[in-house]
Amino acid sequence: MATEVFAPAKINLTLHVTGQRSDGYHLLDSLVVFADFGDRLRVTPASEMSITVTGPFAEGVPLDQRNLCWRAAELFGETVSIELEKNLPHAAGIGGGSSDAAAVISAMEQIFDRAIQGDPLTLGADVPVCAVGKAVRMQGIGDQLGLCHFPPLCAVLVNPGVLVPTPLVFQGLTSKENPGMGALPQPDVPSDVWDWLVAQRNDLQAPAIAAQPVIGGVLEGLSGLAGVRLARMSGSGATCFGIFEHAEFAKRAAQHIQKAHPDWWVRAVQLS
Ligand SMILES: C[C@@](CO)(OP(=O)(O)O)[C@H](O)COP(=O)(O)OP(=O)(O)OC[C@H]1O[C@@H](n2ccc(N)nc2=O)[C@H](O)[C@@H]1O
Ligand SMILES: Nc1ncnc2c1ncn2[C@@H]1O[C@H](COP(=O)(O)OP(=O)(O)O)[C@@H](O)[C@H]1O
Repeated sequence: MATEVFAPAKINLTLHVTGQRSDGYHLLDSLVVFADFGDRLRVTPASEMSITVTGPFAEGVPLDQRNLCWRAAELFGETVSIELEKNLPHAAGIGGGSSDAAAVISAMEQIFDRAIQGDPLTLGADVPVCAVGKAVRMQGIGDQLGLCHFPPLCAVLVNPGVLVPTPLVFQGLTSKENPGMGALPQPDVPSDVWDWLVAQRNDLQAPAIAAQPVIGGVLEGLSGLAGVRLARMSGSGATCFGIFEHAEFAKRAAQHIQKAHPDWWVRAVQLS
């Protein structure tokens, strides 16, 4: 029997790089939330592994072991057929592949009625956080996770369609030992977190802009729109997000940006 699962876009509201391990991986302090928009998957037990990909961003998604979904199933240790509806741009800083892998693990845990034995971190640093699927503080290289109390936020996601390879962006950091987030706020409503969020950073933003200057243009564009409280890049880019005072501002901002840039990927979403 097929099991359907949702793989939401992952957004790093903050991304502080606080150090580097001897194996080259960077230590992070990041507040991660998830959008109400993402990929959709159907996972069915099968005698051999297979994957089919449909949807607006199907092109270029690997159809073999290079696909994180496939590797997640192998780590789980059973064969399945995976149907992936790819709605998220890839290599975009919103964890598409990682969220898909976490969704496959969740589906297989339901289907085979057991927990995964292998370590999802071996699939990628972002897979454990994507398995949480709600507001979480991520530290270490992505292996230390603590649930957070954070209000839902109205946002617009914008991807200008340029690729920024994650290792290249990390290599472009001028400082690898930066301050972490400190104590998180204890908010009740979105307005309680706006000032705190503005005071935080994404340390990968500057090297990503250096690699792809259009990211700076996206952030400038978002910053000038009515009702915006914050514009920042997610992950290693190139997707940026704007946080808006309410959903109507976000909806109008999304329409405005899409009209000005028909070839960009733009979505008004709720983050939680
Ligand atoms: C930067 C982040 C922030 O959430 O997001 P994305 O931009 O990928 O969405 C993640 O840490 C990315 O996680 P993920 O994409 O799973 O990373 P991996 O496949 O494990 O590693 C890809 C490459 O990124 C670099 N890397 C990744 C994570 C980390 N903590 N330090 C690193 O230096 C390494 O160069 C590594 O070879
Ligand atoms: N299920 C998947 N969906 C998208 N890309 C995938 C998937 N599995 C593997 N990949 C590969 O991983 C790369 C990074 O994709 P993704 O996880 O979306 O980016 P990011 O790590 O920036 O959030 C892609 O270029 C693609 O070749």
